[in-house]
Amino acid sequence: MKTRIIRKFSFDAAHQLFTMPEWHKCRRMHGHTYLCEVVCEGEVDPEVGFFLDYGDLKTKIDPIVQQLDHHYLNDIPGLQVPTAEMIAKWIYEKLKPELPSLAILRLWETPNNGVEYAPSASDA
Ligand SMILES: Nc1nc2c(c(=O)[nH]1)N=C([C@H](O)[C@H](O)COP(=O)(O)OP(=O)(O)OP(=O)(O)O)CN2
Ligand SMILES: [Zn+2]
Repeated sequence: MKTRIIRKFSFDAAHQLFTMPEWHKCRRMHGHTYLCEVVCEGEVDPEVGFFLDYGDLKTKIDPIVQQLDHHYLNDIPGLQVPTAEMIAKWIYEKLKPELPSLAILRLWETPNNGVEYAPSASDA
């Protein structure tokens, strides 16, 4: 049986979008409480009842949170253009080597605005 498991985490961070027009509010320094959803896909081991322990997932995610939480995102290598799209890709690429079952990375910048990053094998 194939399933997807999901772990959510959040972090607070500041950013500026210098790629926006001069007049745009997002060029000014501001912050968000980002909500991230990490979705992993795998075949359930019938003996164990799952394919990946939620606890192991948390262990892989925690170092990413440390890098992002209460930081100015523009200063982080690879996040010079810190849109939700670019942050989602950055988190995905940090996690994937540690978490081969990672399938989808969702990032909510506000309760209403979010992105989903889910590259297929052919995109790699
Ligand atoms: N496609 C994208 N569009 C925008 C992004 C982005 O990352 N990807 N980012 C921004 C700014 O970061 C902006 O701060 C987003 O927040 P905000 O302006 O508060 O958004 P809303 O007012 O639409 O939020 P509500 O949830 O409706 O209150 C802009 N665009
Ligand atoms: Zn913003």
